[in-house]
Amino acid sequence: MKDALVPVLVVIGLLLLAGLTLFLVRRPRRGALPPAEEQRPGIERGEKIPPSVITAPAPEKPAPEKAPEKAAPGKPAVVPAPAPPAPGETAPPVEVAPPKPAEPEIETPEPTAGRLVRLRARLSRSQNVFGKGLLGLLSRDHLDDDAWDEVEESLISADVGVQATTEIVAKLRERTRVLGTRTSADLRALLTEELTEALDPKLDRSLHTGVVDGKPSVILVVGVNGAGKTTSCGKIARVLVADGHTVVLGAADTFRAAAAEQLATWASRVGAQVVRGPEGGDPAAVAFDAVKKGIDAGVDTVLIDTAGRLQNKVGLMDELGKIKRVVEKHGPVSETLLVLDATAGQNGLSQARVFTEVADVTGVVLTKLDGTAKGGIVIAVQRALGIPVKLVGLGEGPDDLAPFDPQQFVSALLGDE
Ligand SMILES: Nc1nc2c(ncn2[C@@H]2O[C@H](COP(=O)(O)OP(=O)(O)OP(=O)(O)O)[C@@H](O)[C@H]2O)c(=O)[nH]1
Repeated sequence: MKDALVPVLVVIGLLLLAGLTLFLVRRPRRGALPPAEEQRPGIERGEKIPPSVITAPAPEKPAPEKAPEKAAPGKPAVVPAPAPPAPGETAPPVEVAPPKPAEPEIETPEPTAGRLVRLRARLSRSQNVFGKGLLGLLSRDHLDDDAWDEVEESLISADVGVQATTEIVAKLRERTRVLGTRTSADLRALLTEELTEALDPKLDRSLHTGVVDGKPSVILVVGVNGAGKTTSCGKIARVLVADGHTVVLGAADTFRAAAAEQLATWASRVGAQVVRGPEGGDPAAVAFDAVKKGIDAGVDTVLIDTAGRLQNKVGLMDELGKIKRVVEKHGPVSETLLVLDATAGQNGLSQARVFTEVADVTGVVLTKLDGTAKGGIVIAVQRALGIPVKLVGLGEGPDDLAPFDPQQFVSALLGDE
């Protein structure tokens, strides 16, 4: 009996050995590369991708399925251990699910109120000219013609512009004469009033957002190359979300390869959707699709980034007109924001004038004010264009874009008391 069992045990042993060998051979190697080309559902291999592809869809809740335990970031997901094989069966290969790409965390942008106050230190370069420089000059015991010339020079070198400077100096001269005694508090108050007045505090600086006639408002963002349009679009989206709006972004800068990607990243951070097209595609088509997406998704604002263009390039300027016309098939453009680089100073002004002629600009976003000592450019821009500065860029951080407020700005320029 015992002897009869020996061959049976040997056979069972051999079978188990064969099963184990098979399992080891078939087990996938760690780090194996994925197939060379992944096919997108609904798109044949080699087929052209449709003109506009929606990315970063609004985070829809996935249907609750018996999901494997969530993996720690960067680690493979843990899958339940399979049931042990029945005797004689080959053990199935153990599969380890590849780590899921971490979903971008949706951020809560900082409230917009008080941003300019928070960022006032970023104006330190301009503070040297206005606060230390001008207040120092005005507090001299004797304000003769030479001293007033110096005041004038300071304002012009801070890009305030000749006409505005002449007016400001004339008023300061008159008021200091009438005032007689001049304490530093008096002078600060005088300068504050005159600079604030030069910034025309009564202008409407609100962004034209919200649903109009059942459709989202449309904001076009335009400007020359490198002024900070794409970055500002991302930051404006955060401003809008912080103020309780819902946004779709349109990546109509199909010229610069990285712009759409950049915009998609900004959008995903606040859970907004982006409509983008193929590189070199028709920007007007993307803008049209973005507004359509905005209507379908029921958001209240559609923000469209456009390619940087030089004011002397007729074709590019015509393209801007086309984008506007095509978008207006859905309804009027509510706002056209011109992005201007503050460090370009007076040069930027001549470029800006051409944009205002072509694009019916309703507001200015003045970027990179943190990088210049010429904070007076805000006064010059408004004077030259007759258009309010609505937002100012004061750094590269996501919430370093502040709604512009003349009183807060002047107080920041003059520095701490
Ligand atoms: N310091 C500072 N940098 C800024 C500010 N706004 C934008 N930038 C930087 O300016 C650079 C250009 O910004 P983009 O948004 O790419 O400019 P763009 O106008 O879209 O560029 P094009 O698509 O080439 O026309 C980036 O490095 C931004 O981080 C700002 O307010 N302060």
